[in-house]
Amino acid sequence: MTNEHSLIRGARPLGGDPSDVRIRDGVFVEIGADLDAGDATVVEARDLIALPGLVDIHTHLREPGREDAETVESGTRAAARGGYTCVFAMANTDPVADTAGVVEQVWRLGREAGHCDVQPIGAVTIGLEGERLAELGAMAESAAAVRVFSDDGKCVSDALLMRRALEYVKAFDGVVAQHAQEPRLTKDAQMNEGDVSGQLGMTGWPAVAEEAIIARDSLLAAHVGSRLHVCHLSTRGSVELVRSAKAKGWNVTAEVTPHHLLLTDELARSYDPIYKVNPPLRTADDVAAVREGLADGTIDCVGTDHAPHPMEDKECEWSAAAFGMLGLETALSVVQHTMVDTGLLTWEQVADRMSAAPARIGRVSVEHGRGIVVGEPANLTLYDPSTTRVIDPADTASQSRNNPYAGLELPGTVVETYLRGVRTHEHERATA
Ligand SMILES: NC(=O)N[C@@H](CC(=O)O)C(=O)O
Ligand SMILES: [Zn+2]
Ligand SMILES: [Zn+2]
Repeated sequence: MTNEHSLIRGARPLGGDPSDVRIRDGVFVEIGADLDAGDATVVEARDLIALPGLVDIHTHLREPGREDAETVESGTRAAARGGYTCVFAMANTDPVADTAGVVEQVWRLGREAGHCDVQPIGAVTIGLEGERLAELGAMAESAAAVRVFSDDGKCVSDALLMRRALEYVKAFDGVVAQHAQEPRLTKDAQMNEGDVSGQLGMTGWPAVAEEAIIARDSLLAAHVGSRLHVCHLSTRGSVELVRSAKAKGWNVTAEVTPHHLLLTDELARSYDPIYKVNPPLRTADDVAAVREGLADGTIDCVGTDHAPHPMEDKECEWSAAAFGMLGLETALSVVQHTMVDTGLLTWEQVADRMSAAPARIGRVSVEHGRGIVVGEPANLTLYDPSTTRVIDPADTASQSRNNPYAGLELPGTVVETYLRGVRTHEHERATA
């Protein structure tokens, strides 16, 4: 499997002229013009962009426990289709990934499936209950080598526990990824608090519920000299808080989801729970702010928050529906549409925000996020930005269909994905 020899012809490597890329034994071995094919499998890639394999810092794979919604196998196949070669799997499974045993199980399932690397995230507290710290050290020392810890889905709202977690992860250069949501300010909340929630009579979710936790945790991280990562940041005020934390030199990083780069709370007027998500879709002004934040580097990376849910948890009235939407197979298209086609990011910067930065934050930089560089593992995504497609929720590898972009026209196609030189996804190409 590893002694394969491929020659990618004429792709646009970032920041340079189109060239050929030779992959042998799972590694990039040569980059240059008109390379000799020899016994290589030749891949015609003219007009395609060669991106380093994408890394998702925030994926819900649902296994163990909710295999009806997603499995490690189906979720990682969706990831490969989206151009990803590594995903960080969130801990809110059943059982919760709060022990070395569970994180090793998820890690092993990822290896067995072989579609993309799975880097398990460990829970911060036992059972995500927010009361006692989980065995962070044991998860860090396990075969899964956990470096990211999160109670995502829930906020670590107890300030003392959050402080302890931040202190604890320093021992192994870990990071606490916080789902920033002050629970007392969001009790029964259904959507963003603002004009639209007022008109619809739905309980609102104020921006301050997110911002208060980000402010508190940035201060805590600075106080104990640790690393904080903010999950799915969604408001203008949150961007400003992270910007000022970075200006002070604090170790605070942040992600934004594709859906918060594109969709707004106006969609709640449809009462279609496909648009129900945590944190909620915000206003057009917030969308503008998170785009600016991702462009100027205040927001370090894109995290999909791919959150599969079975039909029955979405096809019901809004208040009863589950929070969350799919993201892996549409992320690159949404980023092209919102950030590249608008002139806010170059493709080099997309490679940073969707590969290098998340790999660095999650500390997997040896295998992932190092770019298309001779000597590095051949993790590669070939992307055609010139196509458009109307999004069809049935066209997916995911077990779920909760796709908020259904019927929307979006640009781009992930043509092929390679993990250590092995092709993990191939889009059917019209024969020229
Ligand atoms: N984003 C969501 O709306 N839902 C996530 C949990 C989370 O990311 O907070 C889920 O697990 O379904
Ligand atoms: Zn969350
Ligand atoms: Zn999540």
